[in-house]
Amino acid sequence: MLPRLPSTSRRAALYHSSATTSAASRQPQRRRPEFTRDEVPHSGRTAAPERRPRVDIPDRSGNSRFSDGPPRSSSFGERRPSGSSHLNDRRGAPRDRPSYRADSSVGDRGASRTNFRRDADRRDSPRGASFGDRSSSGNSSFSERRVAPRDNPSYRAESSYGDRGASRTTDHRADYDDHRFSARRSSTPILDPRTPPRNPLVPASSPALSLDSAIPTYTPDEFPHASTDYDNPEDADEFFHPLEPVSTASTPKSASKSAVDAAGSFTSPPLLPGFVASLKELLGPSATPTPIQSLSIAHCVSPASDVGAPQGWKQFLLASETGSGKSIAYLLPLLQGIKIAEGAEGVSAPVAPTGPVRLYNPRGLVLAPTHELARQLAVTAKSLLHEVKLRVVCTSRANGATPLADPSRARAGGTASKMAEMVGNMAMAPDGTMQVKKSAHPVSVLVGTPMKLLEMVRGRGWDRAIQEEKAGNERGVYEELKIRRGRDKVVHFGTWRAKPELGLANVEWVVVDEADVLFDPDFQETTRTLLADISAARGHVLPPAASEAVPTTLAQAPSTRALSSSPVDAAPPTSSTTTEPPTTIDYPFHLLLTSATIPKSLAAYLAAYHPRLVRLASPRLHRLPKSLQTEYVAWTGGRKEADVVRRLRRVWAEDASGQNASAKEGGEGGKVQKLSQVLIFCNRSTKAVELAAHLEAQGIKCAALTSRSAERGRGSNRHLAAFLRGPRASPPSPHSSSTDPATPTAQLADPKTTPHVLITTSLLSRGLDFSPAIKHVFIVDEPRNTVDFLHRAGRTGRAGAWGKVVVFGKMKGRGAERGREVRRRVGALTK
Ligand SMILES: Nc1ncnc2c1ncn2[C@@H]1O[C@H](COP(=O)(O)OP(=O)(O)OP(=O)(O)O)[C@@H](O)[C@H]1O
Repeated sequence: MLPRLPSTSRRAALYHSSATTSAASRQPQRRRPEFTRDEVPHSGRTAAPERRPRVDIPDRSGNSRFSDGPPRSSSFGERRPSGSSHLNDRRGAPRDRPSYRADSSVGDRGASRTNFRRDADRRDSPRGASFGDRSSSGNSSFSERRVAPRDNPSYRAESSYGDRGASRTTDHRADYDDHRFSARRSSTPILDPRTPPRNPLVPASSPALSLDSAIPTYTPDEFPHASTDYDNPEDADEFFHPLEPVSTASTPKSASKSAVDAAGSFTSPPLLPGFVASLKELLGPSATPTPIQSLSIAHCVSPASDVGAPQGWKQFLLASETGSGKSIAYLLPLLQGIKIAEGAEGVSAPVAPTGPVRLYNPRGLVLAPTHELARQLAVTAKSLLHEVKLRVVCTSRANGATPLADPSRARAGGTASKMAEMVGNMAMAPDGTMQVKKSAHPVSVLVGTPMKLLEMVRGRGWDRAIQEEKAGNERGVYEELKIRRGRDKVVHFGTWRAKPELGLANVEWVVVDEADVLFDPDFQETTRTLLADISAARGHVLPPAASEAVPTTLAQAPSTRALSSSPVDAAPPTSSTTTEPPTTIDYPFHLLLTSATIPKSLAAYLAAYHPRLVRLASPRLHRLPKSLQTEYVAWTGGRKEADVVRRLRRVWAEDASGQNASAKEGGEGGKVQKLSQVLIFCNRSTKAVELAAHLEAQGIKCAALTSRSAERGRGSNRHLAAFLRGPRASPPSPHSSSTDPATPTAQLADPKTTPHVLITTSLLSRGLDFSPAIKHVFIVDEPRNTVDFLHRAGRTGRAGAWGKVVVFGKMKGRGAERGREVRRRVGALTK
C-alpha cells in the first residue's frame, strides 16, 4: 500500500504537478490556481482572455496606437460607492462564475480554514504584516476580507488567496512578523557591490510621442515616510538578517574571508576549465563573479576529494538580492560536483545501487516552484555544459533542453515524450533485443517542481490511490473521481497510474530554488517528503521530524514543540509545550537552498533542524538592486486602466526621447530605435485579464499570463519567449549597445502589432530571468507585503542593468494610508 501523505502535502502537490499529472486536476488545486491551472490539461473552463474590439481613436499627439477608448465596464479601477475597494465587489459575484466556483470550493477542503485562522491571527497582531494591513484603514480590501462572513464563497476566494500562488505564501510568512528572531542584519560587505549605473533619465520631449503630464509622479524622497525608519527593527522584521555574510557555527570567519577573496574571478582551479570557458561564453570574457557567486565558489565548489564522501554532506543557504546570479552560484557546485563524481566512479555507476532500476537515475535534482522557472533553469544549466558534458533534463514536457524540444513532440504528451526519451537511448543488440545505447549519457540532473518529481518517483496517480482508499467503495470511488478533469476523467481507460520512472538512489545533490516558497507551510510537506524519499532511497531513514511542519517561530522551533511520531499525520505546530529538543535532519546528500528572501519562518526552521547549515548572504540581501529605481504614481481618481495606459505611453515616449536606458541601447545618438517592454503585476488573475483586454482595446498589444492561461499547459516557455532572456545572455552592461538575442530590435518596433506588455500575477514573480528589454515593472495593485514586492520589482534591474519599478497607489484621501505604508516600506528597501 502506498504511504499516505498529510493532506496539505496532497494539496501542495497540485501546484507542482505538470500537465501530464493526474494529481494536478484534483479539486483542491483550485485553492491556489496560481501554480495549478496551467499545469493540468484544461477543460473548457480555461477560457482565453476575452478580446475586445480594438478602438482606434487618435490621442492628442495624433498617434492612434495609444489612444484611449470608450469607457468599458470593468472591475479594474471601477469606482465604487462609499469608498470601498474593488475587491469588495467580488463578494457579490455570482457563484456560477468559473473562477468563483473554483475558489469557493476550497471551503470544504480545510484550506480556507487555515487561512481564516491566519487571518484571525493577523487581526490580533499588533501591527500588520502585509502592506496596508492596518486596522484603521477600514475601507481597505484587507479590512473587508477580515470581516467578511466565513460562509461567503467570494470571501473564501479572497481570503484563501485563490490565485496568488507565491504571494499567498508570502502573506502567510508575513504572519510571523510578530515573532522576533534574535539576529541582526549584516553590516559587513564582502565584496564591493556592483557599481550602479548612472540614472540616464534626463528631461527631454519626444517629437513623436508627447509625455503625459496628467499623472503626478513622486520619488521616494518626497514622502516623509519613505526610508526614514529603516533602522527601526519594526521595519525589517519580515526577514531573517544574517549576522555575517558567511554565518555558521562551524566555519571560521577568517578562513571564509580569504576564500572569498580567492574567488574574485572565474578561474580554474577551483572551477573545471570547461566551466570557465562556458562562463566566459555566457557572461562575456570580462565577467567576474557576483558576491554570491564568489561565496559559492569559495565554500560550495568542492575539491574532488570531498565530493561523494559518505559523510560530511554539505548544507548551504545562498541568499542574495534578485538578479544577482544565484542560479549560476548554485549550478556551479552542483554540476562540478557531479562531473567530478562521474569521473571518479564512472558515468553510470550508481553510488548506492539499491532499489528498482528506473528510467532516470540522476545524481542531482533542482527543485523550483513553477514549470516556467524549471524550464529556464534547465536551459541555464545547459548553457554551462558546452564543454563539460552532463545531461540535464527538465521534467516538464518540451523543455527546450532535451531532444523533446520539438514542440510537435511536446503536443504528443507525456507518453510520447517518454517513448522518445527511451527510444533515443535504445539500440538493437546483435541478438535482436533492445538495449541501452552505450553512447547515451544518462541523465545527470533533473529539474522540476517537487510534486512532478515526486510523481516520477512514486508513479503518477499515487495520490489518487489514497483517494480511492478513502472513498471506500465503488460508488464512493466513482463519486470522488467523476469531478476530475482532463486525462484523469477517463477513469477506466486512462493511464493515470503510470509506473515510477525516477530512481533516487544516486542523488548526491539537491538544490531547492526559491526555498522560502518550497518550505512554505503549503509546500513544505511535498518538498520534505521528496527529500525524505531521497534519503530513504539512499538507505538513510530520517527521523519523523523530517516531515514535520515548519515551526512558525523560533520559540516553537528548537525546544518547545512536540515532535510528531508520524510524518504522515504530523500536525501543524501548536503552542503546546514540550521540552523535547528538535531532531537535527542530516540528509545523505549535498543540500543547497537559495532565495532572495529569507523569511523568519524559514530561518527558524533551518536553525532548528539544520544547525550545521552554512548561510551565505550577499551584502544587499533584502534590498532592491541598486540599479533599480522606484517611482510612485498616484491614481488620478478616474479609471485605473486609463492611468496605466497613460504611464505606458509615457514609458515609450521616454524611450523615444532617449530618456530611458533601453532607448539608448538600441540606437545611435539617443534617437529612438526600440521601445522597452513592460511587465505589469496584478494581484488577481481576473484583474490581469481585464487589464489586458482594456489595453488591447486601446491599441496596445499585450500578453496576459495567469495560472488559468491555457498556454501554460502546453509544456514549454514559448509563450513567454519574447519576454524572457534568451538562452545566451548578453553581458550585463546598462550602457552597452548590444541587443539581447531574445528580443531582437525588429520585434520591439511597434506596440500595436507586437506585444510589448506582459500582464501577470505573482505566478511569474519568482526566479524568472526576464529580458533586459523589460526596463519597467508596473505594480498596479498594492503589494501585499515586502517579500512580494521584492520579487515582483526584481524582475527588472537585473544583473546591474537599469530598471524602474512603478508603484501605483492612492496618494491622498480615503485609503491613502495604505499607500503611505507601501512607500514607507519600499523606501526602506532602497537603502
Ligand atoms: N557574474 C555575472 N556577471 C554578469 N551577469 C551575470 C553574472 N551572473 C549571472 N549573471 C546574469 O544575471 C542574470 C540574473 O541571474 P539569476 O537569474 O541567476 O539571478 P537570481 O539571483 O537567481 O535572481 P532571482 O532572485 O530573481 O531568481 C542572468 O541573466 C545571468 O546571466
